[in-house]
Amino acid sequence: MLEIKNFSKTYKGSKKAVEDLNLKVEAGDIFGFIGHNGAGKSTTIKAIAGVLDFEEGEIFIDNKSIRSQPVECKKVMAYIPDNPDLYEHLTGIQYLNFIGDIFEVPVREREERIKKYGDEFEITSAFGDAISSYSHGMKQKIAIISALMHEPKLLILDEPFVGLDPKASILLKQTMHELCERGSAIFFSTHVLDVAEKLCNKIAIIKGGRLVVEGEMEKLIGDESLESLFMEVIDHEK
Ligand SMILES: Nc1ncnc2c1ncn2[C@@H]1O[C@H](COP(=O)(O)OP(=O)(O)OP(=O)(O)O)[C@@H](O)[C@H]1O
Repeated sequence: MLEIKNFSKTYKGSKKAVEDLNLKVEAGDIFGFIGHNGAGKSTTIKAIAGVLDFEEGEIFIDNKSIRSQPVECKKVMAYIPDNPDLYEHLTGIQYLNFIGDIFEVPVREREERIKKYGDEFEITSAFGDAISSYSHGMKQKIAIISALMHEPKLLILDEPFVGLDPKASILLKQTMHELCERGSAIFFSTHVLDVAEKLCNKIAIIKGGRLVVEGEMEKLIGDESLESLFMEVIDHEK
């Protein structure tokens, strides 16, 4: 569903932010992308989402290149940045319908999903209010619902649990599981190792722009915890 081949990114006037990164995310995977501050997670995620240009390597989504077929790729994926930038002057429901129009989601499906997720995330009662009046967490919930409107084959999330209240976090995890059970794939970055350990079947650890560990969670951690694996990797790589 997602294949990254020899991806590197250098920002103008800086050293390489990501170097020669390779990884694959299959349908049904919940793939956690872990690393310290400045490791290169957001850079990679933005390149996958098609919002950051890059010169080296290739990124394929559903076997299509994000560089040469960005529209085809964007039709089948959704991206939730760490700080969603929504159209603040719209109400929640106007925004969701706008996204539904862009992705050409049939009205019945759209209404069903808006009702289901709006009720689950307890934001239906605020749908009529302008997004500018929402709290950070409420904006995140609208961003999550908008990402689920077209049932993406690939969902990309950057630090999705930051700012969500405990109930919304639990719901998001359930929703991620449900989406994967229906055959989608999820790739997300996080600093919260406990969440990644419970939620992900696969992980990758990135350090200083280079992938240092990648694979199936069970095989990688064995009887240990993800936290101890992470500390081992970080210490070893010093
Ligand atoms: N727009 C930019 N211009 C120049 N350098 C950048 C830019 N964005 C990121 N970088 C640099 O690229 C490297 C990787 O940053 P990135 O934001 O991808 O890390 P991250 O793993 O997402 O970090 P965090 O966990 O803090 O969000 C860092 O050295 C950062 O300073």
